[in-house]
Amino acid sequence: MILCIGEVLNREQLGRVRSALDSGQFEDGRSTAGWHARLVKNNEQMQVTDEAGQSIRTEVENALTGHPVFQMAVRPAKMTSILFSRYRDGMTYGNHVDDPVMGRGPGRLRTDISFTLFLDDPDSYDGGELVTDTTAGEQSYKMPAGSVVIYPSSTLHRVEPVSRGQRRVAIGWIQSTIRDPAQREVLFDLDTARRQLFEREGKSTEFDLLTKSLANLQRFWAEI
Ligand SMILES: O=C(O)CCC(=O)C(=O)O
Ligand SMILES: [Fe+2]
Repeated sequence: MILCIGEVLNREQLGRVRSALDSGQFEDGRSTAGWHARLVKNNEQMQVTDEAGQSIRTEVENALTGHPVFQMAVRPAKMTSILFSRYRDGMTYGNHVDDPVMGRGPGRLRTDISFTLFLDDPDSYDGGELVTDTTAGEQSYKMPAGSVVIYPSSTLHRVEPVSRGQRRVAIGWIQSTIRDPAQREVLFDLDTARRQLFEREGKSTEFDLLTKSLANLQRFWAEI
């Protein structure tokens, strides 16, 4: 399941994030790529060394992990630190698959889900689509600022060259308590249906049964 969620960051939050990025220091993105991804990676990443960088990292992490649809779709066990990437002057990231395991020590995790949170208005730059290559064909994503795309980390994907302006995104990876994407989708659908039922009828008997089934499926499947 590939999911787009709108308005994860509001205008004020986007303003704060962009102004910290405007004055941030960026380095060559190849420093955080695996050996084969390095061959096709050409972007820049912000060095989060000061208070301003830390503060927007926390702000984005809280906005994402606090978002109810993100929680339902992702069911996070662990998440990497947010990275802020920038693409300009023809920068691109060719086809690759993300590393299956990232981080060290207690922060080490299996990457089940990757996400891209768009930070610049799509009209302000040309190119820069995130393209996923699935069995159903290629899908291209260029979302409004503040929206996030989440996709299974098992997906081959790329970022098209940016030929005008700059494309800045917050990216990261998640280990889910539900490892299998198909099982995550079942839980997402059940949870969505249960919430819609609640909106219509309140805490009905049917709502209670759906809630019970949702909880019990998680007892079968959840890794913690
Ligand atoms: O910038 C993006 O949308 C995704 C970048 C990416 O694929 C990566 O950093 O691994
Ligand atoms: Fe990637």
